[in-house]
Amino acid sequence: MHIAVVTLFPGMFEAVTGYGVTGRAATQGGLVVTTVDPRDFTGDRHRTVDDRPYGGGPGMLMKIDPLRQALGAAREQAGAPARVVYLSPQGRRLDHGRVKALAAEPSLVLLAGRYEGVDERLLESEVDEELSIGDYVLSGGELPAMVVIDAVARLLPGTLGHADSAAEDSFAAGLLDYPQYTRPEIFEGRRVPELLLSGDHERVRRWRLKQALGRTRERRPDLLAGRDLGPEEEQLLAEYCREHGI
Ligand SMILES: O=C(NCc1ccc(CNCc2ncc[nH]2)cc1)c1csc2nc[nH]c(=O)c12
Repeated sequence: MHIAVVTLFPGMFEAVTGYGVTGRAATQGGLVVTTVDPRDFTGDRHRTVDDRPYGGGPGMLMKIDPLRQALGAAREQAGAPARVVYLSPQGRRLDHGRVKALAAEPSLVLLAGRYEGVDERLLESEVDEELSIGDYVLSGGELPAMVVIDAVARLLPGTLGHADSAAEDSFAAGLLDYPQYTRPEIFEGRRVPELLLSGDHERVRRWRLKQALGRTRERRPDLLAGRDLGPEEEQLLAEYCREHGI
């Protein structure tokens, strides 16, 4: 997949293209991430990319024309047909469903805003959807764009070593992770649950499922609301709740 990002800070994207599984996906070709800087499409000596908002008020907006030209260049880089996503506090919340939908697109153009945002008319004419990564205020759309790139990259074939780990990933299954342990067996007087050392894989599977269900109930009951529990899951959750007094 080709993801072209329109951003005033192209250097920030080294964080996804240069490291970890996204970096490997970028070098192995499963994922191509390119950037387009609107400043390269300005016509004045100061390479101005911002302007004052009509109606007054604090802050500046991104100028339309450099963005429009940068979006055109990004579409060319990504290859048609590219879905254009504007990262914005006014967008729909990003969740696993949206990530899966974006990972199925042939290519993406991500518009990362700065300042107070973008002229509404440019959004109407160029943008397919707006996405937020949560209800907190950031300084721009670049980190949200990198969150999208990372989450999408993990779903692309060949990005993760054993592809099933993406499917097994707890959020994919709609549950929080169970507790995880590795050496040493005793850490500051705390032992690893015996059953994990037993080699009894069926018992380990059930324990992990029970922990995932119980912890989800305790910490993120909203995730359980949208999930039909099977008979085994109902029983394991009931056991967990009994044992934990919830
Ligand atoms: O571009 C982003 N943030 C920069 C930013 C933060 C606050 C404001 C609002 N400025 C006042 C105002 N109100 C009404 C009009 N203008 C504008 C831009 C961003 C992209 S996705 C995302 N997801 C979670 N959080 C985020 O901040 C983001």
